[in-house]
This record gives sequence, structure tokens and C-alpha cells, in this order.
Amino acid sequence: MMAADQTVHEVPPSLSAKVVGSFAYLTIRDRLPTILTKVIDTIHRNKNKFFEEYGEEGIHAEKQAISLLSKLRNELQTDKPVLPLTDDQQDTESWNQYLQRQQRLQGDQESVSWFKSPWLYVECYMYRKIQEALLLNPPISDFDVFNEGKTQSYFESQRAIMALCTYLEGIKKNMEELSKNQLFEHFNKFLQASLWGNKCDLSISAGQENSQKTSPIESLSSLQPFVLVDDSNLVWSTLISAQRPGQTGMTSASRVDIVLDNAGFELVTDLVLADFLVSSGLARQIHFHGKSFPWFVSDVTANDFQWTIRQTMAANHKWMSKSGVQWQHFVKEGVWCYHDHPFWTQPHEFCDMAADAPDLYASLQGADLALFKGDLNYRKLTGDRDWDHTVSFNAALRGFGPAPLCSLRTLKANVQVGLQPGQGEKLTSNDPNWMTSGKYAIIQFYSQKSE
Ligand SMILES: O=P(O)(O)OC[C@@]1(O)O[C@H](CO)[C@@H](O)[C@@H]1O
Ligand SMILES: [Mn+2]
Repeated sequence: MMAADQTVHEVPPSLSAKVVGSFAYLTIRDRLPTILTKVIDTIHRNKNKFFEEYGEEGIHAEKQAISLLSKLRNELQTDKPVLPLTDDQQDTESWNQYLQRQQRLQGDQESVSWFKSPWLYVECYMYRKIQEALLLNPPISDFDVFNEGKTQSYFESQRAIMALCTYLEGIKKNMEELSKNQLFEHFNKFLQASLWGNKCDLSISAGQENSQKTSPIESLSSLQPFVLVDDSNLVWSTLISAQRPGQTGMTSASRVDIVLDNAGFELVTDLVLADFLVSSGLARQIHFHGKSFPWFVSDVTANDFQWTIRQTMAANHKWMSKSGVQWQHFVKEGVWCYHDHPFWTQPHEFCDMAADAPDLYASLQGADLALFKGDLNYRKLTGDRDWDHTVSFNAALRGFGPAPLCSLRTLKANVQVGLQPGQGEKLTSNDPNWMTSGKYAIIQFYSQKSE
């Protein structure tokens, strides 16, 4: 266990495209316009569908949405000022207040714009503007522009999903006979399968399919050397210590919250991990946190969550369908609960959550362990700031800690803390793109209780 870092660190600047040639710069210059163009193409390709379903109104909506998104793409590419939202939604005011906050931070001499403002803010803003373009054009407001990519990732990963459900079934069949050590071994495998499931993210690939082709369990040992921080033993001891003898003599297990990332294969790895945690008695309840609208190309919405369970139930594979039926049962019984608080689709750094979303912070405080999946969550946990690699995770969290938490993340952005002295430099000399290639990963834990 790393001693908590008590030094007060100067908070470094936010990553931004101001640094020409940086990953933020290349993302905003190249990848975001590509994603916007694919969104425009997707809407255009569904024009007939909109006509069949909504007649002339559907055609008008398609045209209007495309013109709003083309205008957005032009503003992005020519570094125009970021504009307030006008769609009068539950979160519109919060987004516009955040814009004013950013304007105050930058001062009047510089407008809030794509290449001058924090990468985290403008990237999140783009996805909320895509949502605005649809919300301003009913009847296509609930069209999921990313649905095709998310379902394709699921269908292209069938062999890996079959292998994972078969492995899960094999463990569950003998669960009673497993020793504590064997339980720990299997826990590690499911935790790492969920970790590496994060490689299948469609935003980094700007929508290019990148499904899981190989067996997720067999490849784990070959991936171990690429795990730069491995706190899985701390995650395990947090789960074990949360087990308290209940009134009925049964140990009352923990509540584990999983802040989800991508749909498709990654979501299946999260559901399999959650099934193992409940079936092994390590957890009594799992709370899943998804997004309230389509986000970062492949992130999970309520529709994706329900669709994935239904698809797995209906699979023509014994152990997949058995798993899907069990998952449906967990949801029906309230053992698994799904939430989608608006905060997860806002631009805030997580150190702002207690102030800006106190209800969400309070609900996370009910967890014995909170798992944060993926790269964007890690960027928000650390504020997407240009920290030195040896700054502790605790310091970068800047007081965020509703519960013992663990980031399960493949590196796809150039922010990484909690490394050993010299570890970052060695990685840079061996593999210059180590922070953004998705080849490396972390299992990084922090608990205020261990202070
Ligand atoms: O959160 P995820 O799905 O693991 O990754 C999100 C992501 O693809 O989007 C951003 C780049 O556009 C980066 O944070 C990261 O590469
Ligand atoms: Mn994602």
C-alpha cells in the first residue's frame, strides 16, 4: 500500500489543444471532426427511415439536425467561440453556467473556444451539442446516432462473449468448493477481463470497429506485463473487509458500484464481473451507473444496458443465455440496479461532484467499493490535468472519495499519476505512445479509510 501523499501539490493546468501537437490538439483537430462527420452520415443514411416513421416532419428534422451539426463542425474546425445551449433540458442551465465559469477562468481577453479551452470541457461539450441537434428536432430526438457501432461491437465479439460466459458458468458450478485463494484467483481474472474490455472503445478509434476477437481469459497472462499499476489486492481486501456477520449469522456482503464506460463487449465483461461478485457472495448488491444520453460514441445508455441483457438471454449458446436469464433475474430482484444521473454526461472534474451533484456524491457514499471504468472517467478523477507521473492518485483526486474507489482503465489519454520514480521516463523511451495507444492499463485504488 502506497503511503498517502500528504504534500499539497500545485494544481497543474488542464490538458488542452493550446499545446500544438499534443494528444488533445490532435484529438480536437482530427478525431472529433471525423466523429462529427460520421454522425452526420449516420443521420443522412437514416433519412428514409425517418420518412417512413414520421413523414415530411422526419425529412425536415433530418435536414435541420444535419445543418446544426455541419455548423458545429465548422465552428470546431475554425476555433470559434463555444455557444450556450438552447434546448431547455434539465441540464441546460448547468451546462451554460459551466460555460460562464470557464469564461471567468479564461478572462475576457480570450473567448472559450475549441483550441483554447480545456480538452475535457470541449470534448464533453461536443457530445452534448450532438444531443442538442437531435433534441431541437423532434421527432428524431430519441435517435441514438451511435447505436450501430455499439451493437456491432457486441455482435463482432460473440466468440469472446461465449468464452467468458462459459468460464463464468464453470466457476459458478463449483463455487461452494472454492477455497479463499481460488476465489481470489478467479476474482482477479474477472477484474482483469473487465479492465481489458475497456480497449474496445469506439471514441479512440473514431468509430472504427474494434471488437474483441480473442478469448478474454486466455489472453490475460500475456497482458499482465502491460498493467502499470496493480492494486487488485487492495480491491480484494476492501471486498473481504466489507463482509460483516449479519443478524442471521450470514455474512452481509458489500455493495459495489460500477461506473460504466463502453457498451458492447466491455459491458458484457462488467456484467460477468458483477455476476461473479454476487454469485460468490462477495457482493450483495451492484449499482451500475450509465449515461442519460448517447456519449463518447460507445458509452452505455439505459437502452444499451437492457438490450445487452436481452440479447444475451436470446443467444443461441447455452451458457450465454443462462447468464442473460440470471442477469434479468438480478435486475428484477433489485440485486442489480441501474442509474443514469445527469452528472456523468457533464464536463465536471470529479473533485467538483460533492458541490455540483451532492445527491450523487451521497449515493456513492453508500458503496463499499466504487469501480470507475475507462479512460474518460480517469481523466475526470484526475481533473484531466498535466500532473507529473509520480504525483499520488490521492493528490490528483483532490478530495474526491465518496467510497473506496478503483479505476480500471486502459490508457488512451496523456494523463497518468501514481507511478514509481523513473517508470514514466522508461515507458516513454521504450514506447513513446504508451499513454494513448490503449496498450497499457492500470488497476489503481484509493480509499480515504486507509489514511
Ligand atoms: O472512456 P473511454 O471510452 O475508455 O475512452 C474515451 C476516449 O476514447 O475518448 C477520449 C479521446 O477522444 C479519451 O478520453 C479516450 O481516448
Ligand atoms: Mn467510453
